[in-house]
Amino acid sequence: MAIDEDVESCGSRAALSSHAQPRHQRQKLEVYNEVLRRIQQSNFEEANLPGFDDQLWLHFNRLPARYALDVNVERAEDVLTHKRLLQFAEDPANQPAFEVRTVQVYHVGNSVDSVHSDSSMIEDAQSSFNYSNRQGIHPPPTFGSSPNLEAFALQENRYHVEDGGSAMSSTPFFSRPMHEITFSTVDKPKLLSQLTSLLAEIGLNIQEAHAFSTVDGFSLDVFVVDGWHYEETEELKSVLQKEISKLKEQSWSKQHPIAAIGEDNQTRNESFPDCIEIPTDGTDVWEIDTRQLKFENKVGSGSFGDLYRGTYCSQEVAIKVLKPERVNAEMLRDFSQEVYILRKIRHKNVVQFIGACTKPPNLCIVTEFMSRGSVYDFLHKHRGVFKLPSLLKVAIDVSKGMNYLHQNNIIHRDLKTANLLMDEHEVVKVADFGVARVQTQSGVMTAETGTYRWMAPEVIEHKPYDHKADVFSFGIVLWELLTGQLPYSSLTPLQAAVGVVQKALRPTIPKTTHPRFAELLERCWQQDPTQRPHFSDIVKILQNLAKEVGTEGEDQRRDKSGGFFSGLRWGHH
Ligand SMILES: Nc1ncnc2c1ncn2[C@@H]1O[C@H](COP(=O)(O)OP(=O)(O)OP(=O)(O)O)[C@@H](O)[C@H]1O
Repeated sequence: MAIDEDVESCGSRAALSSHAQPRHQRQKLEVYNEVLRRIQQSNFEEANLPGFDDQLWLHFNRLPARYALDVNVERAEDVLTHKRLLQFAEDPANQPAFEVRTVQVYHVGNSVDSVHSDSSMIEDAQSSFNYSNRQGIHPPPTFGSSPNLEAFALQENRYHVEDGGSAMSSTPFFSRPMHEITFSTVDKPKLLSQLTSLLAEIGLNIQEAHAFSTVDGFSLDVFVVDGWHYEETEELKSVLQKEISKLKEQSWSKQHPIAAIGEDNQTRNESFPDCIEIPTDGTDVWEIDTRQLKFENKVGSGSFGDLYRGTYCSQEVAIKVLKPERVNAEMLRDFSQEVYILRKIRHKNVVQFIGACTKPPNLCIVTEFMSRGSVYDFLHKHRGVFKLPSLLKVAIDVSKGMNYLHQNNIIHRDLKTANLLMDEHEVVKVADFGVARVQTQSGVMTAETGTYRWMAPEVIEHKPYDHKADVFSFGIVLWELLTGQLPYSSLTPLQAAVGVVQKALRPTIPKTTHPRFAELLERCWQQDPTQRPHFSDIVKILQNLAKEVGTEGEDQRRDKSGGFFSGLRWGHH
């Protein structure tokens, strides 16, 4: 039977005893047997649990073969500690799990140098390098037989040691207490550098390090350190615990950037991922169960269906129900396109999508309810008028919403005052994505949409167009806000369209208009789309103008009772 070095099961122990197995496999079995014997002899409670020997064998097999080869069998209880730590670390709340103990570290050395360099160093020159014969104050490190320790000893001292154990036995040995810290956590890139910097942070010097990864993604890292008084093990434990909690908090803040504002970036640990993975249960969070919707009054009708006021989970909502007779393959495609766009949209100046019912023929789109109705109704049904400061506030709201849509490659294509809605706080938001489309990469869009009076010439002419078509429409909206009139009111929509395309017809700007506002209108409705400004520029121009004409701060406006439309009834609901 072929046995994988690190994953063979408990049942493989018999097979391993065969001499046909590789040497390190046999050694692993020998170490396991010796550790088990010592644990049983020492009467450790765990050893009496049923199946303990199998679990211990599993422990050896979770770890690479060198773990068994390096571990000091005289320190069988350390193997139990490793097993316990690995188990403890399975709960993320305990990561990293750690253990600290004092160890007696032996090394060859110049007695004068050594004693003088550290007063805690205890000369032990009489003892041999065999741990069992030595009467050190503390037990040796778990991986005391490691070649690293010997190399460390050789490097530290000027004695020339010719040949391993025999030469060393005649060499003076010195010992001193240090701490052994063992960590266990989920294995991840840069974990070692994270742990070593944690140890350095609290002033410890690493004298030895042993790192192991388990086959199931955990780590076991053992450090022998100095730099902390050997009698103060409990203090070291609590400082380590504090440092670990600090690291965890920083990791949490990094994953929750809002909480991280104001933190010193340099104290963050580099090894955390750039972006956390959000778990998904595979359901579409925006799918609304129709049974949860309560319909109230009908607010209006559009070309694709009726709009109702209603509630969804006690929240006031607008429910656009698509007419079943209008549901066909093309309409379903448009509908899914609309949901595709809406679900990603989140901006204060864009009507908030809440969810959709997508089970034909019951198709509906649920959005926040805009209690104060449309700007169109305000101007043309209620004969409302905007003074310049409030006009600028509405214009800034709309241009911010449009800027957001364009930043997300969305062209509205039907921007007009009927699609600008106001909520109870007098915030104006862009609505009705019934015909909005994600811009194709080529930028070519051919479908005829919108209403002629607000439509850019290139759209009327069925030419390819881009986001600048919305800027043209916005220019017409600004004029409408300024004058309170319907654009080209003396013309039919078709006559207006012909005039716009063939005669570069534009609404007449009143002579009394603020010159910079008039200039903005003209730039927005330029025949050549490339000459029209971007919404990001429009926002700035309008904000500067608002400052100049002494517009109240936006927040003040929200708080004012009656708002800036006082004296006029706003809304139709
Ligand atoms: N979220 C909303 N909250 C409140 N009223 C809304 C909301 N959305 C639309 N309305 C109002 O409901 C009515 C119908 O709107 P709808 O978007 O269905 O059609 P339309 O925009 O008038 O026409 P079309 O869809 O053909 O362009 C309009 O009076 C509009 O102002």
